[in-house]
Order: sequence, then structure tokens, then C-alpha cells
Amino acid sequence: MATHTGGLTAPRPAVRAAAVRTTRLVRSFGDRDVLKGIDLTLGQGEFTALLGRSGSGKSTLLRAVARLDHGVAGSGELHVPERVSLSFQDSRLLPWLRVLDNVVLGVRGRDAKERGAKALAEVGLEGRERSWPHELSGGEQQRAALARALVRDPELLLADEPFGALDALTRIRMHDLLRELYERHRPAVLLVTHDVDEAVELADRVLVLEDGRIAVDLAVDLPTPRSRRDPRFQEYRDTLLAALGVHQPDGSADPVHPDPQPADLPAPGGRPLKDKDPHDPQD
Ligand SMILES: Nc1ncnc2c1ncn2[C@@H]1O[C@H](COP(=O)(O)OP(=O)(O)OP(=O)(O)O)[C@@H](O)[C@H]1O
Repeated sequence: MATHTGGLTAPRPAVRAAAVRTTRLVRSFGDRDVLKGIDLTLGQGEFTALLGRSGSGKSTLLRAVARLDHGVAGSGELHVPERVSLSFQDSRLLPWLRVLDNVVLGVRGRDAKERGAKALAEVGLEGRERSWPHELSGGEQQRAALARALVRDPELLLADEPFGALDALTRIRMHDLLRELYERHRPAVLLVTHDVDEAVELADRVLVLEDGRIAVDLAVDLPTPRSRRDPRFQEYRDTLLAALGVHQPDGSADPVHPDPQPADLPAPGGRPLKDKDPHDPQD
């Protein structure tokens, strides 16, 4: 595995028992291999972020680990823990269920509602148990989705751009909340993101997927909570941006107005590489 760690010599964290292990994982669409034999081990309680250019296969890998890719051609071995929770860009709350009923949907046990209410309190939604999803703001809906993930006491949390649709300030608050919940519950986390700052702020390990392979595997050896103004934070950030093919003129960081992320940059044809916008007449 090629590892571009720039000048950083962060040690790998202590070896832990594996929560997830993939061996020569291949996933293909038609005759195109999107994942080309991924060997990856995520330790129990390890927080890993997965970066990569748009279309590099991040969601494909996450869906494979979630076993949500039935019918997709592929090969390789995959070991995942029993209790896995998922979180996506949209909260996926069912509009016809109240918030608490959404959180505990499918949760067994007579104390399910009690546990659901506790999870809602943990994410700051105490008193909103009987609200309908549409009565919550976008950030609150994502909090409810986190409560839904938590109540299952996951050994592994898989999150695909969970904060991608939130405004910058709400996103910063959600980062704090996610890191706090992680430190309290310690599931293994695999967070797919386009946001290099988010990855360095939250994760203890950052992977970059490129051409169907893990091109970078970088341990982030910074104390938490992390400051984006810490020069070492910027060093990690610049290293990862460089690995993604983005070179900063001065390496400065602006947490409220982050520099363009790789997905925001123009594609060779001049159009941004990020997801097509259904409201954009050019798409
Ligand atoms: N169901 C599908 N059928 C055909 N091709 C697919 C399918 N799902 C994904 N792909 C292709 O696989 C590649 C990887 O897609 P994937 O969604 O995993 O990328 P990504 O890195 O998550 O992208 P993004 O950052 O834009 O969300 C893309 O080229 C995509 O077009």
C-alpha cells in the first residue's frame, strides 16, 4: 500500500482487535472494478474517516461493509460486527412516526422507549420525543438520526456524509456532538466525507481511496478537542489535500469558510466534480 504522509510521522495507534476486516474486496459495476481488492482492518473503537475524490468508491466501500450491496458483483472476504448502525446525509426518519418511535423502530426489549428517550437526551433532544420529523430542523433531524444509531449500542457506526447537507455552524456543533458521543460509547466509526477538515478534526485515522485502492492510511496523532488553528492540524490537512491533488498556496485554514474541497473544484471540463444537482439546469 502506498502511503503519502508528507512530513508527518504519526505513529500508528496501538494494535487493537479488529471490528471490520476486508480481504481482497472487489466490487464492480459492469466491467468496471470500483473497488480493486481492498485489504482493510478497522480496530474496535477506532474512528476512521474515508476521503477520496468524487466517484472514487467511498460509498461503494461503505455500502459493502454495511452489506447493503446485494446484487453488486464482487469478491473477497468481509467480517463485520453484529451490531452495526448507519447514518446518511439525509436523516431517513419516517415521516409518519414520531421522533421517539423513529429512534426505537426495530429495537427489541421492554425498555426500548426508555433507552430511546435517553439517547434523545444525549443528543440534546430531550422533550422532542413526541415531535414529528418535519417539526425538527435539519440539524435536529440529524441529531435524532444519531440517537437512532446510538440506541442500538453499535459496535460499528457507518456514516456516509452525515453532515453534508447542514450549514457550516450546525456542522461544527454536530462535529463536537459526534466526537463527544464517540468518546462516551466508543464504537468503531467509518465516516465517509468530502471535508478534509472534518476528517482531521474527528478521526484518529484517515484513509484516502484512489483508483479503487487505499492510497493513504494516515494516523492523526493530535489531542482532542482539536483546533483547526493548531499548526499540526494544518500540516495534516495540507498532507491530505496534497494526496487528493489539491495544493494550497499558503496552507492557511479558515474554519467558517473552508477552502474549496476537492469535490467543489472544477472538473477538467469546467463543471464541479461533486454530485449533480437536480435543481441545476446544467445537470
Ligand atoms: N449502482 C451503480 N451502477 C453503476 N455504477 C455505479 C453504481 N453505484 C456507483 N457506481 C459507480 O461507482 C463509482 C463509485 O461510486 P461511489 O458512489 O462509491 O463514489 P463516491 O466516492 O462515494 O462518490 P461521491 O464522493 O461523489 O459520493 C462511480 O463511478 C459511480 O458512478
